[in-house]
Amino acid sequence: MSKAVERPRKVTIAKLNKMRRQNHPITVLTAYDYPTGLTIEKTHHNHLNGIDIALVGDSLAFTALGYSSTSQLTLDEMIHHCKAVTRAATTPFVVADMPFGTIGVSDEESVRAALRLVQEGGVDAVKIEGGLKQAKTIEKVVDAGVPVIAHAGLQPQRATQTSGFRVQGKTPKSALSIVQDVKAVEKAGAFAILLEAIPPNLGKFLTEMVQIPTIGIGAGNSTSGQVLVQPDMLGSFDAFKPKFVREFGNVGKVTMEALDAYAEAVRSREFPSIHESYNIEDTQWREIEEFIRSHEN
Ligand SMILES: Nc1nc(=O)c2c([nH]1)NC[C@@H]1CN(c3ccc(C(=O)N[C@@H](CCC(=O)O)C(=O)O)cc3)CN21
Ligand SMILES: CC(C)C(=O)C(=O)O
Ligand SMILES: [Mg+2]
Repeated sequence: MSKAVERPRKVTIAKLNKMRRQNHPITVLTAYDYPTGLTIEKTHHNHLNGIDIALVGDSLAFTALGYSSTSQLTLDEMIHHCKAVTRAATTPFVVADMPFGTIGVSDEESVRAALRLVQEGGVDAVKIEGGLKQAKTIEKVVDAGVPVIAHAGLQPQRATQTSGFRVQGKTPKSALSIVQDVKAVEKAGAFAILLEAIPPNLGKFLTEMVQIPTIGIGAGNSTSGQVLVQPDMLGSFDAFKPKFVREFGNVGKVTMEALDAYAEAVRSREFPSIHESYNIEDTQWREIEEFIRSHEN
């Protein structure tokens, strides 16, 4: 008897909470389009434990669109990318960054933007950079039915205000303000918290302080999970390199070698070979050529 092929089960918030409770690290990578969504989807088909969350990060401003800042990315552009990712990534939990400008004008605008990301973009949840000051907005978005991951520590959308991408929580005052941010967003109903660029001790302290999963990037190895930017860990983005990036492969090098080899093969007429061509017998070609010539003019 043949057994139906089992499709991997869609990742849920309940599963993520269970992973935190059982101390099984949660895996997160960014995805920006159909192919990068598909690589994450395929991790579920190739083995039992795939990448749990696909994050459509506003880092796509750099990695997919070539902007010089995430502040340039619009909500419409973000939705366009979410649509592509969610066509491919049907098993992981998919989260979209709320782009710069969708938080801070009014809660009504934030809720509308979050709903568009869900209804048009097809994502499961949104991520909001902020803490104490954004807690009320987070609460409104959650009340509207959209799950929220809060993002504390280094907040890249504030890079201009903070004069660059700076490690956070290195002084008692800075660490305390992150503690207060994390407490506020948990109380506001965030289902998880992303912690970026803080000392590992503080990452551990915050993880033990809350009841919800923490996802770290440059926050040490005690958080409930880890996230990296997919092109960073693939070695295919090299405009800048934060300390927390590990290259698990060098796709950038492999890609450039392939492009150079293609150009060389074309120039030397070694490509395409006979095996890459739609061949016919010489006799058949003579017949065709004779026919064409007799019908010319
Ligand atoms: N490709 C990419 N990877 C990312 O991780 C990323 C993005 N883009 N875009 C949005 C934000 C920006 N991020 C960044 C960017 C740079 C640093 C960085 O260079 N940090 C310094 C710390 C400097 C200090 O000591 O304060 C470092 O050396 O790591 C950190 C986070 C994280 N995010
Ligand atoms: C770096 C991660 C956490 C992010 O927010 C992004 O990719 O935009
Ligand atoms: Mg982001």
